[in-house]
Amino acid sequence: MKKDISDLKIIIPFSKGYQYLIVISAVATIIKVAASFAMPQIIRFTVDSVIDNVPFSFNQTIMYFIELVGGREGIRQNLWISAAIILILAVITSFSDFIGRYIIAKGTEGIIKNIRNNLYNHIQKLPYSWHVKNQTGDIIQRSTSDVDVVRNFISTQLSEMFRTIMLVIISLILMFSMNVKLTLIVLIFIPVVVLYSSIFYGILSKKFLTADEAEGELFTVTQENLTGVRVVRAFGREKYEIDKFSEKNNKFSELWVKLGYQLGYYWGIGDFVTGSLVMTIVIAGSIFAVDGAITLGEFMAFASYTAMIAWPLRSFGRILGELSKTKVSLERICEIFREQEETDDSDSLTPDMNKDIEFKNVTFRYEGNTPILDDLSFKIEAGSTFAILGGTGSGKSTLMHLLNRLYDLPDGCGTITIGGVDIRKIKRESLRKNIGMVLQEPFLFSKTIKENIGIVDSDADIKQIKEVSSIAHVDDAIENFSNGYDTIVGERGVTLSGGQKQRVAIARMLLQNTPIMVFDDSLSAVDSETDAKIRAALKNGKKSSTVILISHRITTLMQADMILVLDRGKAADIGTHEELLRRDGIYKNIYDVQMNIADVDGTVI
Ligand SMILES: Nc1ncnc2c1ncn2[C@@H]1O[C@H](COP(=O)(O)OP(=O)(O)OP(=O)(O)O)[C@@H](O)[C@H]1O
Repeated sequence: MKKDISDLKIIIPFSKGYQYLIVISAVATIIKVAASFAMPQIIRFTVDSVIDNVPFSFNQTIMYFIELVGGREGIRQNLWISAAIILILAVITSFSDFIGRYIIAKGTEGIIKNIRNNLYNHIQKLPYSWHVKNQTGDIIQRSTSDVDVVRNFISTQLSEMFRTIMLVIISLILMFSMNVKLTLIVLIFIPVVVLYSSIFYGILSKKFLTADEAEGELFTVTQENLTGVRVVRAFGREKYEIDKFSEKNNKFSELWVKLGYQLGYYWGIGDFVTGSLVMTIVIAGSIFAVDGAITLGEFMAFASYTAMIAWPLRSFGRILGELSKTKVSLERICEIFREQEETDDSDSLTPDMNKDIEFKNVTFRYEGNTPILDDLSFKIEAGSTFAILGGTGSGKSTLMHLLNRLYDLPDGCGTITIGGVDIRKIKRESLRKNIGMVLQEPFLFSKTIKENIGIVDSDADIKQIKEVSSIAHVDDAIENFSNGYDTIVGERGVTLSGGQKQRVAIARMLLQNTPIMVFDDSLSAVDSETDAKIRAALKNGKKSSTVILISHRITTLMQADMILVLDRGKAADIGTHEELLRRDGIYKNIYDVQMNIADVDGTVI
């Protein structure tokens, strides 16, 4: 959608509606800096012109107020006036600091919320092929940690950067107005301090990156171990896993100890450099003051300003380092935004799907050169049960990916039509809503079973949910759970057995009641008897739907109206069960093998 977006510019479109908050925060920062800089001027005035006798050098308005309180003598008798002005300035500083921080936090959260929402919406609309190519962990990291880096930059570093620039500009103006030579000494130190902190922070940020990567490795080891807990236990790999974790954990701790050492080194030298700046100003200022080049009050003000800019200057390198870190994170976010969303042509159709499906000369390859499907042609009659039998990797699921438009057939690679309409002309949403799919490893959400089934139809009541569960032969099992249909399915559905999960997914598809239903190896975890019952119930209950059955098990598909035998992407044969048996080809071989095994142990595989 936002194809041309690049790094820092990404913030601009998302800050719409929040820019005024950034401006208010900037104004508050200026007020804060101005008020904090005014304080040393009051001290200077008090020391030079109230306690001592240096002539006033103010404009008429200020002189009017000074005269109002009795001039130099009046203030001398009432020194609390200077104290009160300093107090007022301190209150202004604190209040503007509060407003600045609060407002920038509000603005930042608004911008970040916008980025997150848009990113999530965009990811939802990206093609399936993009999701297959990218690792889930990486996408999550970009949508959370990287967005957090940006948030931290806007809310903290950006305002600190602005504050530091303001501090330096205002202090230099005030210092120049007091003494040019002393200001030039400060000016020599500024690039030294900024350069030192930039170089050191550059070195440190590489170490931070290594520590981040080590944390990622630790995270991966933990995640893999927890996800594969059953395999770990089954193979007695606990000790190996503990050792692996311990090794990564040690590496991570050592890196942080080293970082702590280097940080201490950095801050220590930094303190020395900035301390040297203050010391130089104190020495030079004292000499100038003794020589009468500056007054005592000016000397005090100089020393204050130098101390005030020393710390922010030292942090400036860190801010620059954070800026480059933020640019990296923004680029990672932009990479996602630059991906093209799936879009439909404005004239795309929403035709009736209760029609014949036809694959004509379909040839398809993923990214490699080997065709996964090779010049396939067959027809699935509306309302019929069509089965696809084929070995592992023969392209059965790929056929369904194409039917569902998870991948589009490139031009010149054949066509897939429903009721004569090329599916590339059909609106994706309409197509997918009309094709119900149950996969071999169905995904269930961490919700109740009722919600998992009802997710396809928000109007469905419990009666309808029970009805479809009964057809899918999972009703009894659900009723046996202590909370029945309100049982919450654990993470990735671990509280249900593989077969139960498949049956819940079948119930979900039945409730969706689509004109086309696909069972992609989704009866594999169901025993043969239940498999037969489900198919019988389907045949009786859902006569109008076109059913596509994909299976390795001949008993699952032998009653289909038509069976396609797929062999390495080619149609090896097509016909009814009886026809295929008579032809004595691949189908007959598989049948013989499966039936012989069935004879041996009394069941069919
Ligand atoms: N997204 C993808 N990118 C690249 N290659 C893929 C992709 N999906 C599948 N393949 C490859 O395409 C071939 C066919 O895969 P497909 O999943 O269609 O086979 P299948 O017949 O359904 O296999 P199975 O019965 O084992 O599920 C395989 O060699 C597989 O490695």
